[in-house]
Amino acid sequence: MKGKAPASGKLRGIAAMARLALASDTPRAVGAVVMTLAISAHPVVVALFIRQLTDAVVAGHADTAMGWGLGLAAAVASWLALLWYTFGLRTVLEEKVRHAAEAGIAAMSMAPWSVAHHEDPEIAEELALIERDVNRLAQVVIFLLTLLGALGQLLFAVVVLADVHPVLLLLPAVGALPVWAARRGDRWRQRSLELAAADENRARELYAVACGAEHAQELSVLGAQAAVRDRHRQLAGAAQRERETGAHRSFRVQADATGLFGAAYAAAVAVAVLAAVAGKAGVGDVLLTIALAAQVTGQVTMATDAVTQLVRAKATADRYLRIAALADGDRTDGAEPPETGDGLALHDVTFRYKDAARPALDGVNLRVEGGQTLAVVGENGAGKTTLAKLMCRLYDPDGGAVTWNGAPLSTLDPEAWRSQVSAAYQDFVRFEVTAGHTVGLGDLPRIDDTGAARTALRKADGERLEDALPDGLATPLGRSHPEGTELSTGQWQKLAVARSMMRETPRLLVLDEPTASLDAETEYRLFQHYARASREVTRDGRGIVVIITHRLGSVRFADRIAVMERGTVAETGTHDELMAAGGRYARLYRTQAEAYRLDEPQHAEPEGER
Ligand SMILES: Nc1ncnc2c1ncn2[C@@H]1O[C@H](COP(=O)(O)OP(=O)(O)OP(=O)(O)O)[C@@H](O)[C@H]1O
Repeated sequence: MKGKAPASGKLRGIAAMARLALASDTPRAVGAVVMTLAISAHPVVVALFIRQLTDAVVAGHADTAMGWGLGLAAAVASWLALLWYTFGLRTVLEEKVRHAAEAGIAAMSMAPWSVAHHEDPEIAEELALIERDVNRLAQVVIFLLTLLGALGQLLFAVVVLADVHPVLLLLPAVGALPVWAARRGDRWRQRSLELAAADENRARELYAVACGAEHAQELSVLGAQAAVRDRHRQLAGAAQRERETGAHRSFRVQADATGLFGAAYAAAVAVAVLAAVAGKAGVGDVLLTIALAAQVTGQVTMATDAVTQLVRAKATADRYLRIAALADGDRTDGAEPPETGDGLALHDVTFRYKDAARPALDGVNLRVEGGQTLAVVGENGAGKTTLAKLMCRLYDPDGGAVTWNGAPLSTLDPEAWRSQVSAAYQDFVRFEVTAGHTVGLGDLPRIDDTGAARTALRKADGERLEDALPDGLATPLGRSHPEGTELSTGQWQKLAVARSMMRETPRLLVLDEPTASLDAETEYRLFQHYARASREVTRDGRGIVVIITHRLGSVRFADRIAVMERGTVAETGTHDELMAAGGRYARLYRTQAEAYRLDEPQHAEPEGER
């Protein structure tokens, strides 16, 4: 992800959620819309039945009245059933949208071809917020359906009322008054609470001082009780008056607005009665007006509540769209990695982490031919891991290029490139699945291949680990499983290394400080395995192995050694060349030799290994 995308259009986020609902379950989404509209017609249908029933009773048509009565009962019964069906439908739909949104967020989070977005505070915050508010995304669909239902009810009611008398069309406008007043009143009340908060807090503190036994002695010596009491009374009174003012204003505006709606309601009924008296409407119309007009303000409330909720959810929906746009922006259809060429090369590569004071890599030039093993050594913070991450294309360089057989990594199909890379990083992940799957994840198509996992474990010097697990490779690992077995850091690291050994012939195998948590004996054996693994990967003259380590004695077998210093490559060569040059490598090697006795046989290159 390259940076923050522009804010989306007004309703694009909401529309995207509606599309997500349609895509995640089209029949249910369409069904929910149809049923919501059917339910919204219900109050009008009931009112119409009541009108017909009343008119039939007034006209003395008992049979017709009976028919309308039965129709009314059927309408109510079907409405109740429909309500439950719709409720069930909405619940399932909401659940599906939540899953689709979660899957979308996870995919967006992983989609970019670099991991830089996780280190961009703005994008990381967007991702964190959207993960937290994912429920709100699913609720957008429910709010939309609620709004549709409320507007449908309102529309049906107004059309029928207008048929009684056109002036009744004004009723929704008056019905909106109590809704407006409730919101306005709420704002005033909130405002008064905020204004009163400072006085109230101070009054509370003084109350604690006045009542606290620990203060009593000092207050009486100072003779300050009366002053504290008066000040408390003053502040509490001021806060109380502020709250009262807000509450009064709030109640008054709501009472006025509700009174106005009451008057409008009475006027609407009077209009219907007058029309009936004038013979332009029936008694049924009067009852219909009484039933429908009273509901108008409730429908307006429902609609405005749904709009309020949608406005709140809009921020999350917009965020979802922004992240999706960023992930899409990074998607590239690249070429397949070339099979032959000059291997892996860095051309004047510069890279700086976001907001870092200095570049982690500064003009790095390096080339490793197919079939070679490169060891990268250097002090902490020299840029070794960063170099490895750029080789795997977890980041793109800010300047220069990383090429594979002549093609810049940025032009390759990222998935095709990643499928040819295996890596074990310092900051390895503890995948809490079964031990077999933890290893098998290194080559997804063979995740269930226990034989392959066992071979990979052997390459990582981990055969004994399998025996130590209660169910061998089938043992669930970690605390997230009720029956999970917890491992030591070193054991987890062995599994991570084994994971990197799952692919049999990766084009690039990166082993970054893979022994940090291992004991000395295991480390020694592991490096022997690395020597073997290196030969397997590089045997056909195409694969490349990059080993990053602080243990210089362990990588003497490497074809090339690069010594990094403050983001640059200070020296390169074979062990012998670098020792002969007597530079930084030679000094480091000698220092370590003294500390670790590197030249002793057990740390030398394994017999007959090369
Ligand atoms: N994610 C990051 N965000 C910002 N700066 C980083 C990040 N990772 C590394 N750096 C900085 O980049 C520089 C190079 O770090 P890098 O991890 O590549 O060094 P290293 O040689 O692998 O060190 P070590 O031997 O300690 O693992 C350091 O100054 C480090 O502080």
